[in-house]
Amino acid sequence: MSRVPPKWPPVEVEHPAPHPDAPEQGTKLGPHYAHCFGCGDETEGGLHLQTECGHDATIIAQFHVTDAHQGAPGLAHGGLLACAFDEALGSTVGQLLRKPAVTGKLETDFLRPVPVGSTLHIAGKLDGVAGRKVYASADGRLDAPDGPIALRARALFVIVDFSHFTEHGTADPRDVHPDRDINP
Ligand SMILES: CCCCCCCCCCCCCC(=O)SCCNC(=O)CCNC(=O)[C@H](O)C(C)(C)COP(=O)(O)OP(=O)(O)OC[C@H]1O[C@@H](n2cnc3c(N)ncnc32)[C@H](O)[C@@H]1OP(=O)(O)O
Repeated sequence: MSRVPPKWPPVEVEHPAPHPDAPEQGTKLGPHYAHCFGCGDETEGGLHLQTECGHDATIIAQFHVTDAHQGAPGLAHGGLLACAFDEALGSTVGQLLRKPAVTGKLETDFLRPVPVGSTLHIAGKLDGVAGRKVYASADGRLDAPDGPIALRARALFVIVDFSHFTEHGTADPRDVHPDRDINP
């Protein structure tokens, strides 16, 4: 089976500079929402991703794989690994562009099994913007920032109005103001 991915990004893109208010390298980023399954600190059994701003406009996320994340005995569930990448890539887009966006498409290549007890080091970057479409990708390395690559992911995020979260979800419309026009 060929593992050569199709052209990425699939369309002509611009390469935007990070937003002036994007966090500086080394900044630890807390959860964007306490009940988020990916990063929230009030979700028992959630992924509890820890993110920080890396060098060269990257967002670095760490996912500690526990017994709660198993698919096969002793191995991480693939869907949860994809979820970790969704979260890390969403954070990459949101933190660097400071615009509300949702996942339109997520592709994940699983290259190595990820054992319980390991830590996945995910490095996300922006690959370009075309109108409301934002392309981002990430590598996930086992147990060290320079460890072997276990997963790769590519995603399309679509920039939305904040009303996406108030009309379709339960976000509080009072959260909408010029400094908070980002994902709830
Ligand atoms: C401090 C800062 C903190 C921030 C931290 C934040 C962290 C957040 C972390 C959270 C992480 C977790 C994140 C989550 O879990 S987000 C939750 C999971 N995602 C969703 O629920 C999204 C559901 N989908 C929708 O709501 C709509 O379909 C959207 C909004 C995506 C688009 O509907 P809309 O009617 O608005 O727009 P459109 O249909 O004209 O599309 C627009 C353009 O996009 C292109 N397109 C769309 N889909 C696809 C596709 N599949 N493949 C290829 N292309 C696609 C489309 O062709 C068009 O292109 P063009 O015609 O313009 O060329």
